[in-house]
Amino acid sequence: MELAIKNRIAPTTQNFLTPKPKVKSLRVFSVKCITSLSSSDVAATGVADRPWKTSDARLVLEDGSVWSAKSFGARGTQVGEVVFNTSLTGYQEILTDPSYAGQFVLMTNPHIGNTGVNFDDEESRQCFLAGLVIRSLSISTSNWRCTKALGDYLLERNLMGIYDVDTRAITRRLRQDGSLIGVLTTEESKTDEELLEMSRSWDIVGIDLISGVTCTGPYEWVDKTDPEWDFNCEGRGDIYHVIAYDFGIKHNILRRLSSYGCKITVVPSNWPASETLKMKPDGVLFSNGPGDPSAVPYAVKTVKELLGNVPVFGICMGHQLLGQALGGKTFKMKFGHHGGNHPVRNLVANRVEISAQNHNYAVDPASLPKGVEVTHINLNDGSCAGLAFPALNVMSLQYHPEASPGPHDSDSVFGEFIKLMKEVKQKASAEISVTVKKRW
Ligand SMILES: NC(=O)CC[C@H](N)C(=O)O
Repeated sequence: MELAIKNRIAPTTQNFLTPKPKVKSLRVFSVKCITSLSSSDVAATGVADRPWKTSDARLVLEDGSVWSAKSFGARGTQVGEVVFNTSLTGYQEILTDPSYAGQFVLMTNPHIGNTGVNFDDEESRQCFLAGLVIRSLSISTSNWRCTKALGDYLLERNLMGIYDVDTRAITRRLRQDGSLIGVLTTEESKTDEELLEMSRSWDIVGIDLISGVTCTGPYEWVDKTDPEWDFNCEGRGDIYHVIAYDFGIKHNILRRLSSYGCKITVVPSNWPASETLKMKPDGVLFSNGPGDPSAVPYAVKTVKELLGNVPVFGICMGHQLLGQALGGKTFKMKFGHHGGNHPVRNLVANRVEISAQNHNYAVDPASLPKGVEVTHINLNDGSCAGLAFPALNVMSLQYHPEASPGPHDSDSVFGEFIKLMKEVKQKASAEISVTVKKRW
């Protein structure tokens, strides 16, 4: 099965903090594997035929390194940006997070696949990422929720995966040199040089990836967090209508809002602000989403048009769009933040929260106008992790309070959004009653 090479565009280094090294020669890294008992390449699942499967895939990075690997899932050739994720668990939620569109996710946890996949952990309708890179694929699956092996799941979704790769070495390279574009292939006919050329003539910067993952039309969302697993249940009661812009929204954002008492209408990324205002929502959520936030001016325009008219909450891509709408700039980080163990200082509550993160871009706080407050700081690198502009009822986080996967330390921010909507609503009805009294 051949996978199409997506978005072949001229390379650009826009937004890179450090120039990417361009190494002319190819270097081949192969992992020692037990030699083949049968040279025929059997099932692509990578489970049934282990440990006798031999290397049948290559990952070629744009820095000229070639990594020999074993494939599981779909076969073919795929290009993407390689990012490493430090989460210990939750690979299914990571695979279904639409913010990974166009990227290969390399898991630093060496053992993946042991819990299989299940019905509950889907974070969107599809897998949008380019592929999965892991060190070791579990030879068995064991979990009470498991319905399928990881390899079968990838195959079903036409998604490439490789294992028996030195993920530590690649991670060190990404940390040192910054994110790298790579090409993954199972096709023997393609030479290393061809794949290198392919990786160097593709880039993820400047491309609107949101339009490929957003929903096609508005819909109502009703699912809540399973009551057996729910937490932070205090003080819920009033119903607030929230319009959620789907820039690649994760289901758990919707579940958490719903559990906190919101009636939710999800709208596509190009939904006009005027239509949103006609629906008279109590609040608007701008979701997470893939790619370069400066490549979607239409979304920034929508955010701008809504500012000041309704309380708004931005998560990740939503935070970056808000940053731009407020007059700030976003930039590409060296290798981003991807994982469930990022310490964040919440400057409002004066506490440290361990958070789930997945982003390659960030808002430059120095570019923001007066009145915009930095409310959260990533303690690993001091980057901006949250904003507020009280004058316009704006709040945002650069990371994922809904977790899935990840810690729940920041879940209470959904309660803060409810509080903001409540305050604005009460103020508005107090103003109306004053006006009515005056008229009488
Ligand atoms: N999770 C997200 O919303 C990611 C935001 C943006 N695409 C980035 O990589 O920075």
